[in-house]
Amino acid sequence: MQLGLIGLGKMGGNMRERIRRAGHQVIGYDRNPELTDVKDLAELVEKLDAPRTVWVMVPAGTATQVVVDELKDLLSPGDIVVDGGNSRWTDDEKHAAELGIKGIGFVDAGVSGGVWGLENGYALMVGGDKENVERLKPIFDALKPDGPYGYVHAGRVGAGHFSKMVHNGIEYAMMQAYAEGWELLEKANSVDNVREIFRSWQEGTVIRSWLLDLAVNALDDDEHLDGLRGYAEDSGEGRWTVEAAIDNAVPLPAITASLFARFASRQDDSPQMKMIAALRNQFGGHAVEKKG
Ligand SMILES: O=C(O)[C@H](O)[C@@H](O)[C@H](O)[C@H](O)COP(=O)(O)O
Repeated sequence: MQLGLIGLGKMGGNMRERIRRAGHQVIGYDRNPELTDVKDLAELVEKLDAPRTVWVMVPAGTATQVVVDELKDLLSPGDIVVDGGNSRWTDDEKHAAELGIKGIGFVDAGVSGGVWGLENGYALMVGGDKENVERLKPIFDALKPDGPYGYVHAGRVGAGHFSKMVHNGIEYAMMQAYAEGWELLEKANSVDNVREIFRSWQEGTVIRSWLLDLAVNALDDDEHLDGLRGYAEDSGEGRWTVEAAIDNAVPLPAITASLFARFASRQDDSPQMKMIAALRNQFGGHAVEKKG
């Protein structure tokens, strides 16, 4: 099968390679001249045979919107656009409607696997009409892990990204739990070697997982993570998960706490803890630490 792929960064670049290895033809476009196969989107579309399939793998939000707008003008009825980025699921309905006016199909694909996906495969959570999804099956088969799992047609447009969003919410909470356990072990000074405790958990335990394996990798690189600052960004999926929880009145204490822990990581000195210190001092005369 033939595929146009837009965005050849850490994810898209490896996906191009994995799809090619499966014997498909991929024509890639990236703003970076060293990565791209064509000079612009017009040339990409021109090189593809109709009906075309174009997979968009650029950052969620404005960057994806710009590409969808351009594709709407360049593509023809019967073509399909796949959004494989980490888009907010509500954007999918909008993009499907915008492209649908011209008879262009839309499929959303939540893609998990990170930089390891080239070798391990990418887990795919897909949303869209059955016939559009069926047409893309050879590409999904090329990308997915080799085993029986790792691919699902989750439902209508938006269902793929909704599933991926919840996956990422779980990812936040799992990482937070490992991080908290690690900090407690390091601080309490009750075990000889924290890294070896983590390593021992990799087999046989209830909490073994790929994230745990990656935690051990990180500790092998830097046993006490001395070289890192305790600072974590977020790209939106955790926030949207919490928003969806509010919309559906579903309690998500663990995922919400793990999102808020990232916000706290960006503060050098917590304003709210200043207020708590001030109030304890006001009502109880408890000591405060002064600046300087
Ligand atoms: O499943 C995956 O492969 C990851 O979840 C991937 O999608 C990405 O690394 C996250 O989007 C990072 O998300 P944050 O920046 O919000 O941590």
